[in-house]
Amino acid sequence: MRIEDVYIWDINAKWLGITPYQLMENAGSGVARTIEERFGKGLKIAVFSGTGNNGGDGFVAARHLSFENDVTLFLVGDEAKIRSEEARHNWEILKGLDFVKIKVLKDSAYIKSLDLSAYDVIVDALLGAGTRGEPREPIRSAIEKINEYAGKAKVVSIDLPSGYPSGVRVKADFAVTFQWDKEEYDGFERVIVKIGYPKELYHLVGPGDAKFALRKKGEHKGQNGKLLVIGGSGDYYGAPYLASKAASYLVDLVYLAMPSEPAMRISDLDLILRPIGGRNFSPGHVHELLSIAEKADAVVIGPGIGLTEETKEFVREFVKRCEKPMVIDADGLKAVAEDLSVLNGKTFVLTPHAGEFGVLFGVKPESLFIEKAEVVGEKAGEVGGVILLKGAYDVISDGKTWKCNRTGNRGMTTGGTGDVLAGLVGALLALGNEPLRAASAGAFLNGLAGDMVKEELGENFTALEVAKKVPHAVRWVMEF
Ligand SMILES: NC(=O)C1=CN([C@@H]2O[C@H](COP(=O)(O)OP(=O)(O)OC[C@H]3O[C@@H](n4cnc5c(N)ncnc54)[C@H](O)[C@@H]3O)[C@@H](O)[C@H]2O)[C@@H](O)CC1
Ligand SMILES: [K+]
Repeated sequence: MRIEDVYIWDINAKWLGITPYQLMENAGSGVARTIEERFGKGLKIAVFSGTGNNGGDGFVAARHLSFENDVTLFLVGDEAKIRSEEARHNWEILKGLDFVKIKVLKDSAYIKSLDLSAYDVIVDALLGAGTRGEPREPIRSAIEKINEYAGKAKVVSIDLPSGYPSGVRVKADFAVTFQWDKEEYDGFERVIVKIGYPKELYHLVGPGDAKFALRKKGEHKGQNGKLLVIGGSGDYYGAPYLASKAASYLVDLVYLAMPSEPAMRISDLDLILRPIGGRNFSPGHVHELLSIAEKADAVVIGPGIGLTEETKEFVREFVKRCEKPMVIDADGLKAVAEDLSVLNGKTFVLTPHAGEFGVLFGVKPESLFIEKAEVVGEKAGEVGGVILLKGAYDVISDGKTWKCNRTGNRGMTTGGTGDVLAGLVGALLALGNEPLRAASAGAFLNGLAGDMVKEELGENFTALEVAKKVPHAVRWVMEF
């Protein structure tokens, strides 16, 4: 488990209706329970809280411990800085209790003069996952004060030893950390308590995935992704246009490469058109397209590209030689289905619906959800990339783990929503996301945009309307 997963699962838990209050209550009570199990009851306990949510866990732990122990809560910092609703709520409760003694410590000199020799247990809730840089005063003095008693009193840190990962940190007997051990944590002993995250979080795609995938990287033009979309043939230009349009809301630049005939139908100032000679792509175009791909961060290939032999050959040759992360969609899937070895060593997302999945792998995904997840995972492992199987529930796998996206509605069976999806996944790859994350977040945003259109128009809408809702879906996610 990485810290970024915790961030994502937290948001997804909120989406499932699990409140920060519940999590904090479970965290604090888990700490209290662990202390009583290890050290017994009837103890004299000092809890040192900071003003963030780590401190909030300390407030809850103090309340639980006060039932059968003698507890003093030291708030290190200014009461006015307790900002989160849940930490403030628990602070107000503590202030109303007679059996918890409260001391507010703002002055470093005073902290240095404290005598803690009467305490059996010191709980360290000064700083947790929100720590930025070396501890500053007055927290720093509190850490040094606690360390004077290391080895004399039992020192239990909440989530991590305050100050970690800097060298100025609490010397804890152990830390009580929550639900999962985090890969980044190292060099201190950990006891893990569950705080009520449901198992669904392993598989559910939610706003957390999208929010994480959409975080901005740079303020300068071109730093937030450049995508190349390759598609279109004959008179067919709608599909690559939809993919490009949807992507243009997420990345700084979209190059749309299309045979010149269909390209003439498009006049959209948000896209950079790259017309290619002829009515459809053929192997002679590979070199030219690879050099455009050089300028992009990711590529979408396939929407509306057609199924003539020379085009299929073009797709395979391009995929084989392209070093950028790719989304392979629609007719592009049928082209690579004839020789899956072109995918070897590539970074890619395949976005088949059930029929295309059958063409690719010679098997129809089972209708039972869990079997579907299994077969998608198996095939993703075989091809060495990510597969996003579109359906009422989208199933996404990289061969190691699988995810399920539930946004979207029946109205999205209308033609072109798959192209919008391919564009979004491509854009999220161009933003630097891992393929599994890009595919998950893209599926979520596409479905959410579709749900927003349905809210307005009912179930009869078009894919262009879904594409144009993308910025609204993004705003909803970022504000969630
Ligand atoms: N789902 C979650 O996110 C949960 C979080 N929980 C707790 O919440 C903690 C994270 O809470 P927060 O994000 O509020 O962060 P913290 O409580 O770790 O710290 C944030 C506060 O510390 C200050 N600060 C940051 N770096 C500092 C430094 N170097 N010196 C002095 N002050 C500094 C900040 O200004 C801020 O006021 C976790 O460690 C965990 O204990 C638990 O309640 C369980 C659930
Ligand atoms: K801590």
